[in-house]
Amino acid sequence: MVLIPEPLTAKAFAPFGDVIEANEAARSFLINGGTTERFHDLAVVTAEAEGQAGHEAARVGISVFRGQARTFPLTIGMLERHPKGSQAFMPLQDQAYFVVVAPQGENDKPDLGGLRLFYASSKQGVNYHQGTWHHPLLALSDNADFLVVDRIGGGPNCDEFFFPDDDPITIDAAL
Ligand SMILES: NC(=O)N[C@@H](O)C(=O)O
Ligand code: NI
Repeated sequence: MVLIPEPLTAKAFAPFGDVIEANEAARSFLINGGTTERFHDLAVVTAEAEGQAGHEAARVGISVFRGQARTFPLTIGMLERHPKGSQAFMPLQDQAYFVVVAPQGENDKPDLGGLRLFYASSKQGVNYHQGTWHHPLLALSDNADFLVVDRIGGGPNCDEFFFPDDDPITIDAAL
């Protein structure tokens, strides 16, 4: 199956999470004596508080992911989800990237028939809601830095699902 990229919009991505974008659709207001515009409450960050013994207490943290460009055509073989918290990615440079998500299917697995490939511009971040099936970062340029906000500590928080070999899922080109 070849995935066809679609533009990332808040409406299309709503079943999976939030689009973080300072645009006219966002609620914004002036602060700091009119010197700053606040694009308010663009994404919902969640992190379950309870952790597992032997792990640092669960909390929300900020990291930077430095991705390297994927090569195409690209065959993807898995999806993951974070059952205990959301995960947000915001480009820190002028780089577009791909986002792959899928709805929850039966038997606690992703519904591969509902796979979606989004083309995210350098002005758009994504926030995967808690438990959303997604592919790990798909950078389209080398040394692509992303600010990441997600749950830190508290024990394991990443379920993986590997695709059956009989139906390769590919992305043909980086556009
Ligand atoms: N493993 C890790 O922290 N990264 C993934 O969660 C990802 O979505 O890129
Ligand atoms: Ni992830």
